[in-house]
Amino acid sequence: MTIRSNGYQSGFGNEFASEAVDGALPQGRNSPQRVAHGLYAEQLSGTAFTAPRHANRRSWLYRIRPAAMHGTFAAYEQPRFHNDFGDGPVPPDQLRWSPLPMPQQPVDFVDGLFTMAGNGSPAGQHGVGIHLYAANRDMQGRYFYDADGELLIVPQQGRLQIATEMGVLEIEPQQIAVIPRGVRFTVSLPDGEARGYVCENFGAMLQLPDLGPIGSNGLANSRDFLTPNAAYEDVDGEFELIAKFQGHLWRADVGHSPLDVVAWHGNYAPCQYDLRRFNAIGSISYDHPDPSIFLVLHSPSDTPGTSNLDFVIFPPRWLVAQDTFRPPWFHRNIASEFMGLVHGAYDAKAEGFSPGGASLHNSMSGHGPDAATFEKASAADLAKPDVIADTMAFMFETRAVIRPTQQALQATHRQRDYQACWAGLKKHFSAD
Ligand SMILES: O=C(O)Cc1cc(O)ccc1O
Ligand SMILES: [Fe+2]
Repeated sequence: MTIRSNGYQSGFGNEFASEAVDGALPQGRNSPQRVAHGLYAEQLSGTAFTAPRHANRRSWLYRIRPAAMHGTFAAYEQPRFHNDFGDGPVPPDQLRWSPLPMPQQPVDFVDGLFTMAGNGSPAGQHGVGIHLYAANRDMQGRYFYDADGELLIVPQQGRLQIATEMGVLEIEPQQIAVIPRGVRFTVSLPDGEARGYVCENFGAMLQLPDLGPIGSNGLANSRDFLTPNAAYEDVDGEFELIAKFQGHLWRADVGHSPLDVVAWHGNYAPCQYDLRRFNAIGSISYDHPDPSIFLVLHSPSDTPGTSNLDFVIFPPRWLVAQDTFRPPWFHRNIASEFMGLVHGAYDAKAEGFSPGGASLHNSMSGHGPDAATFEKASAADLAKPDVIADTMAFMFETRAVIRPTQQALQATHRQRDYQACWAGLKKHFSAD
């Protein structure tokens, strides 16, 4: 890859402006009769033109060739990556998986995607696709965009170099990237192998939550989100453009690198965030609060307060609550919860939930601490704080039921004995 990072601009969803060549960015207008340096002007909109100003997202790109220049699309076979969540019965079982095995053959990021579950659809513009990836090869001479959804990428193993039209993101486990719908990119693996999670958001773009009584700071702070400065490559050759459109993959020839944006401005752009920057807020008196206090980003639905997608993390923190069962309680929720583990151990599960693994607890399916965690926390000395260190779990939580795919249900990495983790919970009741 010839394209190098030119550093970052800070802030979430700001009006950014960046040029990799002096004078490339038009001043005072978006579409001059002739753009400096012989560039083409192109608008990329991520919300309706008429969306209210606070929600309106678009950018102007100044590029060597317009995005329209490529060959005809033909179907591209990658049967493990799709949005076929089925319409048949969904088992209400609690489900859990071990990490997706690394491929035995050379596989790049796009070919390494494996769809686990999802809801809604790209056509309906609501819901999510939940995917894992395991890859051991750079994307070579190929570029990808997803017209169906915004991509929230959560690496678990190995760094990712994501060269996008608008500049380069470099992320490692415990960091995330958000790539807007339609933005073209290619992924390289500086460590040779990589594994992680991708949430494809078909609904409204991810945004920072309001803070309410928390005040003007806390949780994920806007300034910690980094958007790349413009960086481009000017190369001709026989390249491939892979598109995800309406649940399927397509490929077209393209005679030049689509990463040819020399300057851009606007508020529709990729970003990255380090989850270790999250300012966790919790109980300093009693009781374990709802996990909404750990909300990093959310995609709102049409119902106020009820998200299409909540991206929640469980970062290192102190637990000090008194007369309290400190780990997550037993519960059944209206929302559905897909969890992953990036690093360390999760405080509700003593065993079996390993980094790279996943669990799915659908609407109203009972779950909570496993038997070992329950016994330990019930007997814990609350005069001392517990420190939860070296951990990073996360949850993709959705208002709609998350439908596991057939390949996820049938996968060899599925833990078919998951429910046994609660079998050892003893009956302690006595009416005396
Ligand atoms: O199920 C889980 O482990 C996630 C979760 C954590 C928590 O602290 C409270 C509720 C909840 O769903
Ligand atoms: Fe839960």
